[in-house]
Amino acid sequence: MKVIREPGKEQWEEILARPTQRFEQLEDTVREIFKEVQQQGDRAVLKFTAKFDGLELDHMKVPSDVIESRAKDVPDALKQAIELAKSNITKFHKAQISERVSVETSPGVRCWQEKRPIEKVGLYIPGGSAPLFSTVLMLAIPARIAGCKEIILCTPPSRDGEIDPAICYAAKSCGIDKIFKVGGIQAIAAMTFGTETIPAVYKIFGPGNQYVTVAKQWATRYGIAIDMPAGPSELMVVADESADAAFVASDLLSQAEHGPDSQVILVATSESLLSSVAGELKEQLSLLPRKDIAEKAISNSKFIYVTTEEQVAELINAYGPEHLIVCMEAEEFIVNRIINAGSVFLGNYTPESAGDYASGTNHTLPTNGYARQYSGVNLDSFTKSITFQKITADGMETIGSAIEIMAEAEGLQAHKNAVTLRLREIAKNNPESALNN
Ligand SMILES: NC(=O)c1ccc[n+]([C@@H]2O[C@H](COP(=O)([O-])OP(=O)(O)OC[C@H]3O[C@@H](n4cnc5c(N)ncnc54)[C@H](O)[C@@H]3O)[C@@H](O)[C@H]2O)c1
Ligand SMILES: N[C@H](CO)Cc1c[nH]c[nH+]1
Ligand SMILES: [Zn+2]
Repeated sequence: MKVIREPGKEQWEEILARPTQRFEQLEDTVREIFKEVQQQGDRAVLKFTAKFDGLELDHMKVPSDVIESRAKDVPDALKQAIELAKSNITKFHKAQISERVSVETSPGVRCWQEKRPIEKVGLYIPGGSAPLFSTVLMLAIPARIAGCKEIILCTPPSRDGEIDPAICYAAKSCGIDKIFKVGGIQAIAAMTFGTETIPAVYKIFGPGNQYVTVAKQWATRYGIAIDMPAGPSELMVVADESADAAFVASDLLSQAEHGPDSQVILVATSESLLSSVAGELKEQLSLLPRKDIAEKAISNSKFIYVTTEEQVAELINAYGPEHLIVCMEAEEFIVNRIINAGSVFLGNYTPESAGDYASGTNHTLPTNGYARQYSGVNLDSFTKSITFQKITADGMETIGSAIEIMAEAEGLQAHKNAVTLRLREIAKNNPESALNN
């Protein structure tokens, strides 16, 4: 853990850098795997599963009876927890359903906008280092509410070549029955091109490691939409004396344990808080089962001391964290200045883990500074907005001449004609029309 005190602008590059490999460093691997999957379909997918997951599989589709029977292995307490999370995530995402927007922009000219589901979507559920069954809820629930017709799910097989029971339970509970045992770049390539077994989709969703994230970005070259780059987890905590050092350390470790390339940052306006958190971190880290992973992530991480709340806000927006926890008396001051962040957690009793699992917000969020231009997954991620318009003869009389003048000015005679013909017809049918003057 590096400590940086009162950083000058020359140190910002170091503060803002992420520990993940850059797109260009992974591009060659991704290109090669995409090419083989495009040309050889299932054969290539199985080959790369053997290479990267160490498993020689002979099929990838998980049969419905296997999903059913593995789901039964989930302990009752976990099933109940998943159902509680599902209920909150459903409530929050249903509340995002928006009414159609309809406006009469000029008399007789009605324009409106309606949402329609994306028909075919692919959900990627991470499973390399831990089977993230909570991600099934985060993606499948909004996909269902939006009304997506074909929903498929890809996730890496576990060591026994099967799918984790809790992933099966969460999928079944959300009505998803097309599950494929495939992870990494090969899963994203399969959903991009389609193979004999895995259908192609229109949009790919879900978080993953740096390979998955670059593969999703690569998929966009083939016309596939993605939710956003949602790579290795990040957390920025901004805190003052009012923060609880043990809570802050536990939050930092919660994201550090995701992977060695996770990054956690503490920005504090109190030197004494920084040293208490450092002590707590050491103590709590030593007790974690995933201590080795968290330790590596912590070594990539930073403690930053600043003196003013303005500097805190500036750092938040420059870094654009995936998750931001604010434990400061000046909470409102900070909140009003946040522009770049994926999801924000306020106060001492709002751990980031709440959003990861059960409060209701979505945990699929932009990393690596992409919070500057992307939102996290939400209901609209699964829909498209279509605009409609209906114009009456009166409406055409009102705006027709403006269209004619603009079309002529752009040198597009056929555009103008489409209006002129109608205006002539309107004038003929209505001798009173101002068009006859
Ligand atoms: N941003 C978000 O919203 C969010 C949410 C949840 C999790 N995450 C992140 O998702 C990640 C999950 O990562 P994971 O690794 O556990 O699971 P994963 O499913 O993302 O990746 C596992 C796959 O990576 C592939 N792979 C491994 N090593 C490779 C290599 N050298 N070359 C090519 N492919 C390789 C394998 O095929 C494997 O199946 C973590 O970094 C976590 O922090 C992010
Ligand atoms: N923190 C992750 C998003 O970066 C989501 C997650 C799932 N399970 C636990 N955590
Ligand atoms: Zn997490």
